[in-house]
Amino acid sequence: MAQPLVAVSTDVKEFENYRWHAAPDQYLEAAVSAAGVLPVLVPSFGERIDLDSLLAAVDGVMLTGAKSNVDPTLYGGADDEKNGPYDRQRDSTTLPLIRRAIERGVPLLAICRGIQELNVALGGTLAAEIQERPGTLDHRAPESADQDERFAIRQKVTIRTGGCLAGLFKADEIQVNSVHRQGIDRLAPNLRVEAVAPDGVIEAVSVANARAFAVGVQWHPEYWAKSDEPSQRIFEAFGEAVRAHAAARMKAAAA
Ligand SMILES: N[C@@H](CCC(=O)NCCCC(=O)O)C(=O)O
Repeated sequence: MAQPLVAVSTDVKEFENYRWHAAPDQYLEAAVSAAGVLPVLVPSFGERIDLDSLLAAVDGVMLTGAKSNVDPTLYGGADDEKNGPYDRQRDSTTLPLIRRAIERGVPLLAICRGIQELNVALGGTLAAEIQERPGTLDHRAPESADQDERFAIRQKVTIRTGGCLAGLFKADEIQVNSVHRQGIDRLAPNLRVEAVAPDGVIEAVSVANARAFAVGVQWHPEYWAKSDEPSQRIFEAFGEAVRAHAAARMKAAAA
């Protein structure tokens, strides 16, 4: 099979006197090396994107992490700059993209900011600065200029027995990295919890009754996808779903 295409979200950033629609290399590298797919960046052009044309041309969607937070006004929150930075162009692209991909049965892997977008897109809410809540662990990265240190695997998560992730790992507890200060507050109606942290923070979800792989993780499997087995398994499972979607699409086209 030719290398199937996966649409990847982009962050809008200004630097070197330009405005960029960009995605970090770690996600793209994991897509190619661990999932065996070709990532295709989707500019954050919001409603100017014909989602059906895009989703007819790809066999998966991957939402990356980002320092920016989802605009709180999208889930009934206050437009408070203290919980920024925001990336409203990305929000205007990813939230409708998520809903349409799920409707069309296009496999979806949502990472960190991506799981938060997934929850908001389907009607849930987010909590800001969760480390300030009594009893909540600090889920932020350690202060460091070294990305390997920031994305170090250091937190236990418990996998839901019988869930869609349970079959991926050889244990019901895995170790993950953690680089976030927001978290799922009210879970969207059509999402199922697939993993939780020791403090109860939701660490993974799946879309109930999804037509294809539709998973969000709060941690970063892309970062150690070449060396950490649970990370590898998530990308392998996503790649398998993408290839199954591609085969079905080609069969339908040939019919
Ligand atoms: N901004 C959200 C989502 C966190 C996220 O996607 N982190 C990715 C890496 C960001 C970094 O390098 O600091 C939140 O903080 O919850």
